[in-house]
Amino acid sequence: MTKTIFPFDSQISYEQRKEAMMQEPRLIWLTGLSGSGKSTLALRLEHYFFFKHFKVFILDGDNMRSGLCSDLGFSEEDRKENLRRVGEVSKLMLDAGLTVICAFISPSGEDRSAIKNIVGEQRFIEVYVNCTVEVCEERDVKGLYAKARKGLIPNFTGVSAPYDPPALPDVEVHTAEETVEESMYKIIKLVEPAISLQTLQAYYCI
Ligand SMILES: Nc1ncnc2c1ncn2[C@@H]1O[C@H](COP(=O)(O)OS(=O)(=O)O)[C@@H](OP(=O)(O)O)[C@H]1O
Ligand SMILES: Nc1ncnc2c1ncn2[C@@H]1O[C@H](COP(=O)(O)OP(=O)(O)O)[C@@H](O)[C@H]1O
Repeated sequence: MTKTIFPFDSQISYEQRKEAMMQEPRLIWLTGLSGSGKSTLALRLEHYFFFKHFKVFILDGDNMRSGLCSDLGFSEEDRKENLRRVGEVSKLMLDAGLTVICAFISPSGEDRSAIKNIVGEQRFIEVYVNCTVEVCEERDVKGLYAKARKGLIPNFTGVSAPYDPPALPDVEVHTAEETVEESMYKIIKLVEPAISLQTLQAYYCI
């Protein structure tokens, strides 16, 4: 095949970018059922890191699917393509030096591994937002479970489509048993090992 694509390297090295941004770029990947707590944790983590002077940005399922991925649905192939695009966008953001927080159901272990390969294993932090489908359904934050049970939403994760839990996540939070701050603490600890739960609770004046 004739070569027609010629990617170029920037004159600014990755090391120079990290130094300028004063941080180690990382992707915090939140995976879990709808209603498990991904968006809540992503927003609270972004707020925490932003005011700690991290250069941080969120990518979230509903937002990506309103723009870059608006042509995709929820079949296995469409979810794979959705997550491939998110992986590639995350890679660019990491290469630019950002801390990226992603909140996607990402139900397939194979698709999550593919993202880890795209961005590089050492930059990928997998967070399993663990919550039973019963509790998620009781929460029914967006009223989607009720619609899915009535058969109005096909391929709904946890109801009519599978969720394959991570076997070895970097951290697992149990949102039915923990407060939001307790779950946040477990995640922040991977980035800031010196943080204590008391410090975090004091930060929120709890
Ligand atoms: N069939 C079906 N299954 C699951 N979720 C559905 C579905 N249809 C729409 N929604 C809404 O889409 C949000 C999940 O999009 P994601 O991009 O995170 O999904 S995936 O990672 O590609 O599986 C999800 O957001 P969260 O509730 O925040 O998880 C829903 O609002
Ligand atoms: N420890 C926790 N972490 C995150 N969310 C929690 C926690 N405990 C209770 N919740 C509640 O669970 C719900 C999760 O909803 P949401 O964040 O929209 O889920 P998702 O983005 O996974 O669909 C929110 O109402 C949130 O307040």
